[in-house]
Amino acid sequence: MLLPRQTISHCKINGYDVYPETLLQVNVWAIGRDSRYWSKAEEFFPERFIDNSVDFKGQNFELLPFGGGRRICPGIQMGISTVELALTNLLYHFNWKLPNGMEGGDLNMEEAIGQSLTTSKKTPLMLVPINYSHPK
Ligand code: HEM
Repeated sequence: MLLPRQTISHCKINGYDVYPETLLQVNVWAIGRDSRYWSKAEEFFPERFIDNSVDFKGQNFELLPFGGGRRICPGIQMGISTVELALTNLLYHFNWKLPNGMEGGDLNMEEAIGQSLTTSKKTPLMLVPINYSHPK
């Protein structure tokens, strides 16, 4: 969910009358899994973003990880930098493999059900790091 919004005037959404000062919850989780906008909507399929012009900075409403409009996340740059820095360090210093002969297709990508600010995996991801020494 995004931060709640309150309407300032009367509007119609999908045929429903929404009156002024109504509190609205925008379910971005559901928008991000809407098969009208996403193929294989329920699948973990990050390749969908290759050569895709859909941006995540609030201009394309089918993908709103940081929200949008006046209440868009003010920490967006810090959030992106933090995630990219951690991920690039992990990929730069290690090769990674799955434990016990597992293949990528064996991973359970289901989400845990429950009230939480963030979505977490039902089955935690376990990986084996292999030290990678860059040639001097
Ligand atoms: C990957 C990291 C992050 C994600 C995915 C994220 C996501 C979000 C989302 C979805 C919202 C609601 C926006 C809306 O309703 O339109 C939000 C709001 C907010 N975020 Fe973030 N955020 C992240 C990192 C950060 C960081 C690093 C900070 C601060 C250092 C931050 C501070 C805030 C604040 C203060 C709000 C409330 C803004 C308001 O009340 O108008 N966020 N964030």
